[in-house]
Amino acid sequence: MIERPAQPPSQPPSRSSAQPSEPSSQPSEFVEALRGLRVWDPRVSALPLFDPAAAPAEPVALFATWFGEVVAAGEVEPHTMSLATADAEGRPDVRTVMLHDVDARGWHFASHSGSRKGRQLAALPYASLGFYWPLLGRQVRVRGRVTVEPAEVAHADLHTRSTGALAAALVGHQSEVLSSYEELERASEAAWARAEREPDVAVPSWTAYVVEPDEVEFFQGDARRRHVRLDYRREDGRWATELLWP
Ligand SMILES: Cc1cc2nc3c(=O)[nH]c(=O)nc-3n(C[C@H](O)[C@H](O)[C@H](O)COP(=O)(O)O)c2cc1C
Repeated sequence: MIERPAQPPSQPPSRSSAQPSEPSSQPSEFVEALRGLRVWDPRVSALPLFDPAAAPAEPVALFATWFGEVVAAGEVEPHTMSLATADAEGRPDVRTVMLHDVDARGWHFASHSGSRKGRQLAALPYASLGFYWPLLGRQVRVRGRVTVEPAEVAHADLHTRSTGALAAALVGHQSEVLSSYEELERASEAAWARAEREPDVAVPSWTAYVVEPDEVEFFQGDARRRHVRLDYRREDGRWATELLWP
C-alpha cells in the first residue's frame, strides 16, 4: 500500500525562481525549491513490496527481474548507469554510460580506452555501477573488478549499433581538450560520412568492458522509509546475502 501525501506534491522549481545563492542564515529560494521536491511522488511512482527471503540465490537473476519490471513500468532510459572509477590517487570519478548486457560474467559497457575512465581503469581495474529507477523506487549498486573483452567483441558490439553510434566512436579523442566546437563539428561531419561509407570500419580505441561483480546491492524504497536493502557478496565463489539497515 502506498501512502498518499498530506500535501499535494509541489511543482519542480522553474529556472528563474531557483538559483543557488550566497550562503546565508535563511534557506535560499533554491533550498526552498529543493525541499518542495518529492522523491517517489505517488502520482508517478509505485513502490512494490520486495520480499528478500524470496529473492534468487544470485544477483544477476534478480537484476534481470527488476530490469524487466522497470522497463514494463515505463522507466526512462533504465539502461543508463553511473560508472564510478578512481584515479591514481584513489580519488573517485563518475559519469553515465549505457549498459550493453548483463550475463553470468557481469555488467557490460563500452567506451574509449584512451578516455579518462579508460585510463583510470587501465591503472586500477575496479569500478562501481549505480542504477536508479524512480518509477519503482529502486536502486542497484554493483562493485567489482573490470576486465577488458577481446577487440572482436567491442567491434561486433559497436557494429550492431546505429550509424550515429559508429560515427560518435569514430570521432574519438574522448576526454581530450577540444579547442573549439567547430573542430568537433568538422570531425563529426567526417566521421558520419565515413560511418556511412564504411559501415564495418574498425575503431581500435573502442573497448568492451565487463564489471565482474563481487558485491551487488538491491534497494527497494518504501513509503514509510522502511527501505529494503539486500546485499549479495561473493564469498569463496558463492553468493551470500545479508540485509542492510537503510
Ligand atoms: C545517457 C548517457 C549515456 C552515455 N553512454 C556512454 C557510453 O556508453 N560510453 C561512453 O564512453 N560514454 C557515454 N556517455 C558519455 C559519458 O558520460 C562521458 O561523458 C564520457 O564517456 C567521458 O567520460 P570520461 O571523461 O570520464 O572518460 C554517456 C552519457 C550519457 C549522458
